[in-house]
Amino acid sequence: MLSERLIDSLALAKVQAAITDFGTLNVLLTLLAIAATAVTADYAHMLYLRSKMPPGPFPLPIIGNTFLLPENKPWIYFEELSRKYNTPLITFWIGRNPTVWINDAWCAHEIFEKKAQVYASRPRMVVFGELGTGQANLVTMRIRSNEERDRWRIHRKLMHLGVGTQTVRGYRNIQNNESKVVALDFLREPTEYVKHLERYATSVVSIIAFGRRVASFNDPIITEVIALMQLAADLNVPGKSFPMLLETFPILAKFPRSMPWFKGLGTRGQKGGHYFFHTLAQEAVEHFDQKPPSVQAEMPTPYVKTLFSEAEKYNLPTNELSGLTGNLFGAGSDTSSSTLITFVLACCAFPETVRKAQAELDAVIGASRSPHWDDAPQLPYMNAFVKEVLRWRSVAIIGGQPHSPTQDDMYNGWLIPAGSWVQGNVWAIHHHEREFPDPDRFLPDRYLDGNDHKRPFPGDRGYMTFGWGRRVCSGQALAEQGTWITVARLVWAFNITKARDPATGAEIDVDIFAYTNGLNMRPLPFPCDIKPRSDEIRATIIREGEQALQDLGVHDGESKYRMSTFYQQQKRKLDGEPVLDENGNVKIVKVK
Ligand code: HEM
Repeated sequence: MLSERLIDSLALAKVQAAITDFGTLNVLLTLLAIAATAVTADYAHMLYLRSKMPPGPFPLPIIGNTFLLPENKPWIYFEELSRKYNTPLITFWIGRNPTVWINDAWCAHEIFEKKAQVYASRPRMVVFGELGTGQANLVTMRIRSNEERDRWRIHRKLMHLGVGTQTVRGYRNIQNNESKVVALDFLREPTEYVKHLERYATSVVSIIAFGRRVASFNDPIITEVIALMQLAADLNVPGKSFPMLLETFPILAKFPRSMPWFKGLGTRGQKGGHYFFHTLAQEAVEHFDQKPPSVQAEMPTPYVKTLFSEAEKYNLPTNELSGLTGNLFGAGSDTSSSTLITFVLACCAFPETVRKAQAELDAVIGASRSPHWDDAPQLPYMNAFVKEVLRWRSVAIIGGQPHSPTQDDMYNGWLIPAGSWVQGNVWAIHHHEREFPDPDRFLPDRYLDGNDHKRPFPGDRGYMTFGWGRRVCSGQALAEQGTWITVARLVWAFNITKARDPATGAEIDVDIFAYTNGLNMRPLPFPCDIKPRSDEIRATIIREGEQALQDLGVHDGESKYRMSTFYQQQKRKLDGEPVLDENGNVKIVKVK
């Protein structure tokens, strides 16, 4: 140590002496010349890449096109650029980073699906990846070597064990019962519809992952996890704000956290080796093991228990285990509840489609029971309705995380360099007049076979809401299954309409464009009227809802951990925690 310091001091002294000999002005001029050469070389490289890559606005040195970014919803701007350049994909320079935006379904299919192997990686992401969970979490995992590819495959496989297409059929009872409870909650407290939907989505993934039901919308796990996800989603939207500087100059991430460019990052990357979801998982396994065998037999084995039993085989360290379990909450609760809030908005704005769906439900189901998945083959309009909910205002509006090619790739003669950010602009894809004429209109007919409004679309689902290729959403089957049952049940049960002004009785209009700005978007708060469709339906909602509460009782339980205090208890110094304000926006508050 001492010898190192001595050498450092000698070196410093030599540099000082050299500066004195050479003259301060000369040193400054030399430094300036070196900097100018570096910037020129870097800019020449940018322009060279620009000449090969898909078209886009002309970048400036260092800052690229960042100054052109709008304050809000850049996906709309990228859609406009695609129209302006008349190309399915464009290049937009965020600082020195060329990002490719795919604005067309067929192009997305060609690139992400047909070349899935090449586009299976994520790019280097400083804010969301390296300052977050990085290589320990499937969502941000990069593939730069065979070892990384093997590790990523193990994580996909382990997610599949929990929420794969076959496995999720075993969760139907949970989703069915929880959605019956949503109907009961809508009946009893209709103005709190957002909170009921958040409770539903969080409870489903909590039961699956931890075997614990979330019984109240005041359970902190809901507000904390959803707030955290919304913060993460906000950070992930390309913008001019400080944290995005880190993507251009990753070296800035090495500076102390007090530097201004960390503003707005909350406590990302400062967890000091303590993992909330891992602790929650250990607690859940203990709780499950303490239950009598007769109760255990009534529950699906909590996913965390499966993971712990696989941990040794796959050499799973604490942080990876934490990531895998946390993903169910992180990736599954805000997305699923936001989709259902969009459904409520669609009901208010397009009542004629709800009436059609209700006519079909009345003919097939009647009022003495609510719909079930087994009814789906007899409910073509309802099936189309749910698909349109997923298309109309897709929650993951820029397709979640960017993909990245593991080698240089060519599309239509344009270069997409290895390692670049390639993002599917789901907004533009689902707004293309060619596939979805009059795209802002909520129109289930688009998904009805033989209907005039139906257009060709790549793939068999008719939407790209869950991403693509090897990185397609791991929870897609669970989310589609849950969205179907909840939407079908609520359409069957209620008239969900625009609220009326209590003074004048006039309808209060809803704005179908009033959405949040995060990468997971949801409607801004709006009032609506929720009333059961008949007395008989009301009685069925109550009967089924109360039975569901009884059946779900086996999952009741308390956790002694709270995310907002967890890291405090681990004696880490944190600046604050993200919470939602009254408008549903994320703000950071001091933890007492
Ligand atoms: C409506 C609900 C949901 C939507 C719209 C949605 C959408 C997405 C999208 C667009 C991606 C990125 C795909 C890509 O990169 O191409 C993604 C990834 C992911 N989702 Fe979902 N998701 C939903 C629900 C869920 C649920 C319920 C879970 C878990 C139970 C989940 C777990 C994941 C995971 C683990 C990934 C990362 C996959 C990877 O990087 O390999 N999602 N999701």
